[in-house]
Amino acid sequence: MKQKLSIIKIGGNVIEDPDKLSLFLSRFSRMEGLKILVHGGGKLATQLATELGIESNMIGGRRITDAQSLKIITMVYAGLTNKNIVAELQALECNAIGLTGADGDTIQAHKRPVRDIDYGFVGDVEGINSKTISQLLNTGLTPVFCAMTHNGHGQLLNTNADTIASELAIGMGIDFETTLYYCFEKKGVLMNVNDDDSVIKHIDSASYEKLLQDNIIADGMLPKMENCFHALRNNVHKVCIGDQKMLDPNTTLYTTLTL
Ligand SMILES: Nc1ncnc2c1ncn2[C@@H]1O[C@H](COP(=O)(O)OP(=O)(O)O)[C@@H](O)[C@H]1O
Ligand SMILES: CC(=O)N[C@@H](CCC(=O)OP(=O)(O)O)C(=O)O
Repeated sequence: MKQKLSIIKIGGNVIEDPDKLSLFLSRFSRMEGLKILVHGGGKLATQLATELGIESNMIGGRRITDAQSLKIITMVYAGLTNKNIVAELQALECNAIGLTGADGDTIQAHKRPVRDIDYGFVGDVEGINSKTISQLLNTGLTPVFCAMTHNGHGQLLNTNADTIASELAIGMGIDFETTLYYCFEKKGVLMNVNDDDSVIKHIDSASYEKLLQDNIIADGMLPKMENCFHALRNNVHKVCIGDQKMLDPNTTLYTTLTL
């Protein structure tokens, strides 16, 4: 039987708020078993870019990443955000190691080809180095990935954190039974985005189509759900969306997805 591995992606609104982040990290550190954390930090990058007089341009939830933006996101994602998270986890006695996809060649990607839009230095994931990541896990380390990959030719690439999480869950799924958790500020996928208590407890492919038709799913939830179903179609054992309480063993109010 395969060993269990949890991959948890933490959303931007949790990272932004130091109290929420601390609460999340203490929950994460208490989680039993092997685990990997993935974080973005898009909001903080946009904020810093504005302060530096650099405009941020997003299309379909993806950042158009020119050379200037790449410098900022490298400093924010791989630097400030990643290292603060790792330091807080160390204080919680979780032996975390912060990584971009370039570290240990853990996540290879290629620059997204230019079709209608040139996204700049944005990477589409090609492969996960499951052997190296397994070695880290087996030595008792907890990998903390930021939203950056590399192309193997010296170029760092900005890669959406939801996508990194689903690709990690898929890639690690060869050797482990992987569960993917998308942890954000709401209790789950909501029937009414303004009503926090309207959590849809279970979504399958058929009900997903209906939710799309009825415009219940919008904005950042659209690519998140695409990542969920992509993961389920590629042998990820379980996918859940909810707030940080979802990581507590006794919580049942969150969204579970199946094919
Ligand atoms: N049906 C829905 N249920 C929950 N959130 C939704 C829904 N439709 C749209 N959203 C929006 O999607 C956002 C989550 O996407 P995003 O901001 O990309 O997540 P993250 O915080 O993980 O980066 C929510 O903050 C919410 O505004
Ligand atoms: C290519 C691309 O758009 N990358 C994202 C990576 C950060 C991210 O995914 O952050 P959240 O999860 O907090 O949204 C960006 O730069 O905004």
